[in-house]
Amino acid sequence: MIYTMTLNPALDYVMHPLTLDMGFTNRSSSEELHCGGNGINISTLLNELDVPSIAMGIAAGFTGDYLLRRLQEKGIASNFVCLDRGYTRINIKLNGIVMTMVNGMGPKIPEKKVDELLGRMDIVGAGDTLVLTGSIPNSLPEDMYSQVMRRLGGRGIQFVVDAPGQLLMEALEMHPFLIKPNNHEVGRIYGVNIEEPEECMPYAHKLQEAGARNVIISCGGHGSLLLDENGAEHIVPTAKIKLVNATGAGDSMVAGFLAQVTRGVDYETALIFASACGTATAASKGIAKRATIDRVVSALYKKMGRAIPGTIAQAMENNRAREAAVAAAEAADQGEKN
Ligand SMILES: O=P(O)(O)OC[C@@]1(O)O[C@H](CO)[C@@H](O)[C@@H]1O
Repeated sequence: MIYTMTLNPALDYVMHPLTLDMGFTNRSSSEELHCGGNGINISTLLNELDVPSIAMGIAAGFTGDYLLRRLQEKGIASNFVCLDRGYTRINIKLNGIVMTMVNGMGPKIPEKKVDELLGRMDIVGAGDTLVLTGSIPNSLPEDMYSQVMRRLGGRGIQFVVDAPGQLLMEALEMHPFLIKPNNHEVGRIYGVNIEEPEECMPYAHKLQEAGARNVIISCGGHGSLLLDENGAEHIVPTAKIKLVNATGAGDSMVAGFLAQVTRGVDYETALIFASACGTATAASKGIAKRATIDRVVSALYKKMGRAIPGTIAQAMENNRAREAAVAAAEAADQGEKN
């Protein structure tokens, strides 16, 4: 089972402002509300790919209630500790000419609730994957991820860590199965300015030497790289799309990679699929739907001049057939109503 942990989930309120003039009232042309927080985004995409996961974390107040209800409605299993005070944050994403984000701080989390969550995490066991990702609310210790990993270490759990700076570096000594920083985060860690996957590869080696087993570094529109645990280097370009909203694109990459690796697919194919998932989310309102992912997978393989591998092509075919059956059933239903 894949478990995702979101200590500071959010409702992502995406606005499309027509202007962004500081000190004035600006108007938005449309708005959307999505369940967010990195782990929740990963569970959402896994669910879209029919890969079961359990989303764990801490929720609070009316926004937390809404978030948990939406997860349930989508069929995403969850196991959240609920706080008696405060509310799950609402993160503002201003999707104008330049994307601007204002992320909330999140509720204050009392120690007994942290202990309750740690206790619940004991369900994670041998053969499971635990994804630790996203910011840590101020009221939690900075080494929270390492604490969790030390507590659960030695049980045969695969850890995935997607966290910035010190949080990531501290986690490396526990030899996470996968880390996925982006080029900017890696640049900040090593004090360099790196854009292209080729420029990032030496730093992937450093991160692997420091303890990570598989290292993915995403480089936005420049593509992404994987230095796998066998020492093989893989670089994948990005399919061209019209950018809609990049929120959750990195999380979608993690989900896509895990979905394929869980099914026993080789690392290079998993990276290509991961890249397609990230790009598909960047081309979507919210986390990508399967049909968009499939379109991007086709475009990416075409760009790379390669044939889509059999297992992925078969899954795409099954999905097309399923969607056609749903559309036919809906049309028949509509016909009966008329
Ligand atoms: O404030 P954090 O925890 O660093 O980031 C939270 C967040 O920006 O990340 C997700 C996208 O990765 C969004 O769903 C969410 O709003």
